[in-house]
Amino acid sequence: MVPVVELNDIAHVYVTDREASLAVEGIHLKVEPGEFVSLVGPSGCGKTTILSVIAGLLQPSKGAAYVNGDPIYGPSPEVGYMLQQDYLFPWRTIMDNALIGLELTERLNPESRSAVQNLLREMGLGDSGNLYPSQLSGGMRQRVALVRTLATDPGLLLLDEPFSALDYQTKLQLEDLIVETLKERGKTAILVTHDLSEAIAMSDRVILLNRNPGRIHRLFDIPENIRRAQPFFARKEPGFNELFHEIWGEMQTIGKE
Ligand SMILES: Nc1ncnc2c1ncn2[C@@H]1O[C@H](COP(=O)(O)OP(=O)(O)OP(=O)(O)O)[C@@H](O)[C@H]1O
Repeated sequence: MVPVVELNDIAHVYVTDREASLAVEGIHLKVEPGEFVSLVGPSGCGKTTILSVIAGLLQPSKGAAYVNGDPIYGPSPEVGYMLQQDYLFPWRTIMDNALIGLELTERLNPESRSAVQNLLREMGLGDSGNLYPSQLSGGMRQRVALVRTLATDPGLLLLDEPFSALDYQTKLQLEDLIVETLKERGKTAILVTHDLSEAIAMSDRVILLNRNPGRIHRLFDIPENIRRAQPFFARKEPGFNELFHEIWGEMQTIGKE
């Protein structure tokens, strides 16, 4: 099976007027279809840099990067990107915000519009289509951002700290909703998060990066019982706390390096 993402020996140097700094180096990664993978590690270890390479927003200084077996040359409709901020347009209704990707890719038609209406309904936003973003809570807005991302039906979703601006309860609810929605549709996902418990609860695999420069420190396969549970209940599964402490312990050693 062709991996959805393949990174071969990726390195990236950011060059500014004053200096060149090596952000990541020697990154090898394969993400298989339907897999949910999280990237965790200390601030500055290169999580967003890696996502930007996969999103086609950043050309790496070294190495080869592929999505579905094709070299990445730029942003692709196969890849959806969801960020910490929802970036909804305040002057457009919820429905019109959700449709924007379809409009831009010239795929808006009665069928795709009706699919978006169904997605809004699934996300509990069926009655909100005519409202404006300012009339919605943060959690509702992030659900609209998820609908907007899914509307164009990308096979791969990149999730860059999508819950970090939300209150704890909303964040737990959205974790469950996102995992369920993506699994149902067979999507592949890469999540960047600072919340280790979230990473373990949502993922099939957690990738711990170290820094200066960012490299893959260790990969953790999440045990079956935790993977099968909804993220909220996964935290109560046998083995969850032990795994949390194991990864946490490794993170502390990285922090001291
Ligand atoms: N545009 C840029 N110009 C120069 N250096 C950059 C740029 N973007 C990132 N860096 C540097 O590259 C390294 C990796 O940054 P990156 O944002 O990918 O890390 P991160 O793990 O996502 O960080 P955080 O967890 O704080 O969001 C850091 O040292 C950062 O300062």
